[in-house]
Amino acid sequence: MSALEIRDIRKSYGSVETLKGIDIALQSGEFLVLLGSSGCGKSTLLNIIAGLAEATSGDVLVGGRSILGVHPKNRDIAMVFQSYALYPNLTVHRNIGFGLEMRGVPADERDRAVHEAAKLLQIETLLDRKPSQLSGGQRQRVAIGRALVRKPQVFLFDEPLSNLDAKLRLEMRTELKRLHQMLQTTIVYVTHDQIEAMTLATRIAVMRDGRIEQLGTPEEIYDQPATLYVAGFVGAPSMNMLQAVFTDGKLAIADTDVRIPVPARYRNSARDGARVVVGIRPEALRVATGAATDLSLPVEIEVVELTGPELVTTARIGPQRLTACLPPRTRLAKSQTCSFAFDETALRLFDPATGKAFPDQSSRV
Ligand SMILES: Nc1ncnc2c1ncn2[C@@H]1O[C@H](COP(=O)(O)OP(=O)(O)OP(=O)(O)O)[C@@H](O)[C@H]1O
Repeated sequence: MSALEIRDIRKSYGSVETLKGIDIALQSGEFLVLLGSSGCGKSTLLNIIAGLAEATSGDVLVGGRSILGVHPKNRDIAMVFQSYALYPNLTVHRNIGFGLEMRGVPADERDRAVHEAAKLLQIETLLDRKPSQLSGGQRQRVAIGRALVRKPQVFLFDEPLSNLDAKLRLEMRTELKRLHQMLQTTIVYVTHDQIEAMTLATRIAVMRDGRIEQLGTPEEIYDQPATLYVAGFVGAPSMNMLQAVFTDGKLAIADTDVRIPVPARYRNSARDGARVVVGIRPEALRVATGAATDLSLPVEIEVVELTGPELVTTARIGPQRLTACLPPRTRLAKSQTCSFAFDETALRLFDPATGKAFPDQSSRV
């Protein structure tokens, strides 16, 4: 039985359909990240699970039981908001224990639960302070503590790190991962930050315009993007996408004389004359040393940027651009010509007409 099941959830505001049929089933202990750009419906879906918004149709089940008719307080779900939503005039101790206090949990039991959560979150020394005497990261820990003490079946997080500065965000990300590994709770987490999604999730649902574009493990989403949208959204710098045409069993890169072989696993998709988008991740490119081969692309270097761990290099192939993430000591200068080599397995082919990845036949061979 799924810990959380979302069945064909739809939501309309007036005549506008914001969620267009969402289906997800989560096993206990999964960390699902809802990833997508602003306005795609992530928060709406989270709010429906929490009971803060009503679905137009569909169902949500926790532990096999429908919860849509259940009051938010009784759903056995705890939500952590971006804004923390702490009570300013209560101490950290009372903020964390507030939900238990409201449910009439005796003071000594409450106290034990609060200390246990505070210890996990390393905020035991802050229990007598008020929220105004805390940093952003500490406030976020209190908000998480308040959710933890309720020991819910499902945790919901709505962009919990977006108010923190970059360094703290990284720290809290690691902290959340540690907590999840330790407690093995079921989590649904909303973000538009793809690094957060890649590092935290056991599965990612990439959302677009009220639909799930792809649902998969971080590795699947990164290595086998189902659509051009997912390929472009996940990864920074994003996947290179070269316009090309299937020509005599080759990929003819548009507006150049360059032809590269169609990888064997895509041969069944190659219809002579059809347009194709060739996807290749920047880190899959390297500067070719010997003579050019049919697994390399002749380029002219345009911009070279040293980020520290890598040299991010933008180059031109005909009128199109390619980005390569190269080792930092690579010697390259503007206007230099060279070849970027790659392995055949690094190529991903997409149909520009549908935006979908061509089927990869390697698994059927
Ligand atoms: N109460 C409402 N009335 C009308 N439209 C709404 C309401 N709430 C949300 N919407 C619309 O529904 C769409 C999805 O909103 P939602 O907040 O779920 O997106 P999101 O993916 O969480 O975006 P963000 O990352 O900006 O929070 C948006 O177009 C939004 O304008």
